[in-house]
Amino acid sequence: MALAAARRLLLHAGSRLGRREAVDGARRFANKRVLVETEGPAVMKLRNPPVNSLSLECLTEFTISLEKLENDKSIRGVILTSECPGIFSAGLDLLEMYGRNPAHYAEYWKNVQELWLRLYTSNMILVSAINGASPAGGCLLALCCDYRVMADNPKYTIGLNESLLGIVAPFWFKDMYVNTIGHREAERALQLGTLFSPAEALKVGVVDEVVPEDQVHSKARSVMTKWLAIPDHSRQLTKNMMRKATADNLIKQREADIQNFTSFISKDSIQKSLHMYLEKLKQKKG
Ligand SMILES: CCCCCCCCCCCCC/C=C/C(=O)SCCNC(=O)CCNC(=O)[C@H](O)C(C)(C)COP(=O)(O)OP(=O)(O)OC[C@H]1O[C@@H](n2cnc3c(N)ncnc32)[C@H](O)[C@@H]1OP(=O)(O)O
Repeated sequence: MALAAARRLLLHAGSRLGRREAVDGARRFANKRVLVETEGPAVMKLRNPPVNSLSLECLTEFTISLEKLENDKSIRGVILTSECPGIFSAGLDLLEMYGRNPAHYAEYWKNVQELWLRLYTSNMILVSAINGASPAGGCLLALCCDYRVMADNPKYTIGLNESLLGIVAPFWFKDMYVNTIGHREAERALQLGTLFSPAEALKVGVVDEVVPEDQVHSKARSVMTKWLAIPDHSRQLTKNMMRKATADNLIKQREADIQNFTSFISKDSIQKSLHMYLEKLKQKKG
């Protein structure tokens, strides 16, 4: 209930802000964690420092921004990128999955599902400009896009690394991975929790193109121009044909998936694994 109210408030605030900036001629709208520019090809920038983790608030703002763009018939495509230097997204927020209660886990997972379904089945053309590290849920965001351009920086890695955290990628993460890189590569990468360098990601098909870091945005724009030249109705029907079965697979068992997540993440052994992983992240600094 509280979240629904927050969502209504954010939507309202978002549209007020959008109107005000449009009057200023700025053609953009923003909430705290997501900035959307609609001048030229629309660009959605995640800005949830330090690492663009997908907290509940961030997921909510992301979903609302996407909804606003979907409702604007003049917007046919969106470039998804990050404002945090060196990080595309660190994925799901570990602090939403650690040390909370089952009701919180259920609420969080519902919102993860919601964002995924919206992104994966969007009628808009989605191009990701991957300008930093993109593990797990970060990779998931990129995989939802129709085309992925990644910056050529060996420090940036991408992949579904859940198994390294002692957790398991849910079936719909797995399905999308299989759809993108094929069964054998997905099976190996999921078990090993592989984080691919840009060159490896290109080779295996996790990304479509790797370009010098200073060209990642211009390349994403030129890709968008090419895709915008395709008639919307035929491209959308084709996209739907390719993705519907995967999305439907989750839609028909959303509640069960929430229950599975909640009971899995609540287990002592899983909480212990997450604790150890968080400690490892802390120690890396020291
Ligand atoms: C029968 C089977 C049943 C199965 C049922 C299945 C049910 C489903 C199971 C659960 C599925 C969950 C799916 C999970 C998906 C995810 O996305 S999990 C998140 C995975 N993410 C990561 O592993 C990334 C971890 N982070 C990093 O590797 C690095 O932080 C970085 C992104 C490469 C950036 O490095 P750097 O710039 O050096 O920054 P840091 O110093 O490491 O980090 C800064 C602070 O940010 C904190 N942080 C980092 N990542 C996260 C995160 N994902 N969530 C929350 N917080 C994060 C980090 O701890 C630092 O914090 P401080 O120390 O407080 O500053």
